[in-house]
Amino acid sequence: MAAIAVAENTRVFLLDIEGTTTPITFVKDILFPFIRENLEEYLSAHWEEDECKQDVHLLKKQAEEDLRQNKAGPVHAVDQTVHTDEEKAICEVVETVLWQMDADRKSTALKQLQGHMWRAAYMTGKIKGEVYQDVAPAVRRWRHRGLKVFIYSSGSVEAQKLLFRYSVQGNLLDLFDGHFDTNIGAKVDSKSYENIAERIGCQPEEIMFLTDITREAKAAEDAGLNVAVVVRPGNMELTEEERKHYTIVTSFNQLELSGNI
Ligand SMILES: CSCCC(=O)C(=O)COP(=O)(O)O
Ligand SMILES: [Mg+2]
Repeated sequence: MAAIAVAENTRVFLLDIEGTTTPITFVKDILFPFIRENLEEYLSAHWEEDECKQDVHLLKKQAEEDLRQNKAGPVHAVDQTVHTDEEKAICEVVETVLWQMDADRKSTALKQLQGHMWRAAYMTGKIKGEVYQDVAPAVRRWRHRGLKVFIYSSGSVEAQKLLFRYSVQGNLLDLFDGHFDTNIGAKVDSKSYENIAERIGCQPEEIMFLTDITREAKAAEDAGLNVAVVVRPGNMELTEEERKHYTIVTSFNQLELSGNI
């Protein structure tokens, strides 16, 4: 495993979750199926609560925006078993959510609802967040050397915190100085990385961003951040060109801080 020198001016690590700190299989095989299996029951049980009303409101706004932008949306199949207006409304929300999930949309509306649904599952121990073994020791080393470490994921900040708070390795929340989600902007938009640098109070080139997705790496690079693409088992294959262009890491242990940091 070759060591990779981190730029001397680095003050901050910014970490993606899915495919970087956490196996993609945890998200695809545990978190997302949980939503699909419990969606209708969850909406029926929480429909009258303010939090659920806000989630539904955001999802409706997103669906209207998609319509304005001519994006395909769910085709409403008439479910013959539903009778009341509430049942019909729930049916429509279920369709919207499942359609967004099929397309792996990273909309703030979808991610907010998912975070709320996972809360009880984490708190009751039904789900435990998976984190690669090399992550916590490396982050502790970096922080010991005075660097700050932030998370930037499409998952809502609440969902991020649940994953690390209720992880298989115990409560890892204290590893991080803060969290960003799509409220700061989409991960494929370079402006989001400028916003993050501004919010943290550092220059873009003082941030090292680690992600498995090259579109995100490119957006961060365009904003002036240093980036490395993380290759973990099951991550998307990189092209020859991407392999040549990006610094590749398979473990956080490869990242070596210079003596000057
Ligand atoms: C951290 S919550 C679950 C993951 C999730 O919903 C997601 O979209 C992951 O996106 P990432 O930006 O971490 O690749
Ligand atoms: Mg990712």
